[in-house]
Amino acid sequence: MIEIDRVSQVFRTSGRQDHLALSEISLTVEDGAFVSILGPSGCGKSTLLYIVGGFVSPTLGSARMRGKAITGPGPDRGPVFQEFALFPWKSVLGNVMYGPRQQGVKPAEAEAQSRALIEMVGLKGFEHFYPKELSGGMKQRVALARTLAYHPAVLLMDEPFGALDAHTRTRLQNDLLNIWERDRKTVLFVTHSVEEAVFLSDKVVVMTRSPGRIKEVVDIDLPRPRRRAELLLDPHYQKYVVDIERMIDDTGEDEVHP
Ligand SMILES: Nc1ncnc2c1ncn2[C@@H]1O[C@H](COP(=O)(O)OP(=O)(O)OP(=O)(O)O)[C@@H](O)[C@H]1O
Repeated sequence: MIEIDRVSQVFRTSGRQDHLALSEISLTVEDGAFVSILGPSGCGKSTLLYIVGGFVSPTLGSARMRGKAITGPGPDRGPVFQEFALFPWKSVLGNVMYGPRQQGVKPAEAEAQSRALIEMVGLKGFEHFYPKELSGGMKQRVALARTLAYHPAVLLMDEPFGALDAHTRTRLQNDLLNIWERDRKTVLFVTHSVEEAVFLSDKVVVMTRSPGRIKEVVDIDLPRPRRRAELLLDPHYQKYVVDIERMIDDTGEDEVHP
């Protein structure tokens, strides 16, 4: 589905030197796979997601989707980023309906689809609330429903649950997994949480410190459907978490140049 081929990214900065954020990243993401990206702060995880989203074009190398070069954003790749805030002037329903309406879906049909998605993300009854009337977790649910509403083949999720309390985060992880197990969309998911990555993913990509390189790609060979309470007691799950934590601790000296 996605091929990232020797991608390097250099940023112009206001300091003296250009900054090498990503160095020679190659990664293949198969159709329907759930792939998480983990690594120290500043290693280029978001940049990589932005490149796949088409919001940043790589300095060197290429990113392709279904064999076609990614040259800009497109409805086949749905971002669920903190920066892409909800429209504050639209209700939950209005936010979710926006994509299908833009795609030319008739209002009644767009509304029916959107209501179903709102129910799916657990917000039935909140259709006419506005973003400022929702909690952080609820806004994240709306953001997910809004992205799902235009049926992207790939979901790009940049720390979508990072700002949430532990309880809400766990609930949203479970919900995302249920939705994913139903839909099997391709997901690229950036997180700082090793447990979250192992719980959700088929593959975990561990990156090195800046400049970001791929240190290791770990196949998470745990059966699905996954149930959190069972996994937490599963020694295989625990071993993945410990091994990956060790890999991250061991990502080498900080090579960030001023
Ligand atoms: N637009 C930009 N201009 C200049 N430098 C940038 C830009 N975007 C990112 N960088 C630099 O690229 C590096 C990677 O940033 P990025 O946000 O991708 O890291 P990250 O791994 O997602 O970090 P975190 O885990 O802290 O969110 C950082 O050193 C950052 O300063």
